[in-house]
Amino acid sequence: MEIGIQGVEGSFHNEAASSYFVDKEIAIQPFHDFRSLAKSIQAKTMDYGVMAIENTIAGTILPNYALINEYDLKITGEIYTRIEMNLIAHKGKKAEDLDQVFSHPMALLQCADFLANYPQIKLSEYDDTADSVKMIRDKGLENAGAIASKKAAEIFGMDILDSNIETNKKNYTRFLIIKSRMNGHDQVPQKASLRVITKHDPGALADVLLIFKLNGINLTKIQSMPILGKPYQYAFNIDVVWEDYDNYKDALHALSAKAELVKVHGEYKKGNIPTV
Ligand SMILES: O=C(O)C(=O)C[C@]1(C(=O)O)C=C[C@@H](O)C=C1
Repeated sequence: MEIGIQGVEGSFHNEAASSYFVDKEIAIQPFHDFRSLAKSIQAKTMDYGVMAIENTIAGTILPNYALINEYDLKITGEIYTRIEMNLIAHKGKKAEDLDQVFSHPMALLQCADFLANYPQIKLSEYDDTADSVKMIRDKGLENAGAIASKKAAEIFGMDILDSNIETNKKNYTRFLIIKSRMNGHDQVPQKASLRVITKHDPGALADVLLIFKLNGINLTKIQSMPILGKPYQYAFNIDVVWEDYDNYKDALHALSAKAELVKVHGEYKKGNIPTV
């Protein structure tokens, strides 16, 4: 199976893809950015894609919600991984020697507190964490550093100057497994990702939430997103979990009658949230 990811070997997407498809034979295809990954999934060039959607320090990757909607991607699963960040540079360097640090924007955000100790360092966004390590190595940027995984430092033969530099140790990223169409269910799904547009009436969102409450459905996330071409109007991306799939089906039925739009992006097996 071909799995598209954003990033090269040593990136966190690579790790998430390898862990999720651990018992499958896979070939991982790197993409430079999330849009080209989304396009390729829609065009069915890849069997699956893996796409980060939120991090417990840096927050939600809002543009990825927009891409899921724009390319009408289906969500077939999720995986949560612990993210450990390291400051990486050429051998013999210390953090005090660096004048620039490259990494993925989400990684820079996760290390903001650490980086604030080095005001002389210019922060520069790069495609992905591991590729930023490769880039400073290949270009011989002696006074530059990169933020990435331990594995990325090993792969590209660079030094780790400081490890676990994320602002909080409970640093997890949730990745979605995406596809161009829904898979048939080989087991009863436990979670769904929906896009809901309510009527523009007083209490319309409360009515939607009441449907979930009355059917014993638990929300794990609600994210408002602007509707393109309708300034100051919003769609809600809602993730829900349940004990009984029939309750979810009933809620979905009631929701379709109440809301202006209900789109199911995916019904899938809930990922395990790591505790360390
Ligand atoms: O650059 C990487 O290594 C990635 O896999 C990207 C990414 C992200 O998109 O959030 C993945 C996990 C971490 O939160 C940091 C960066």
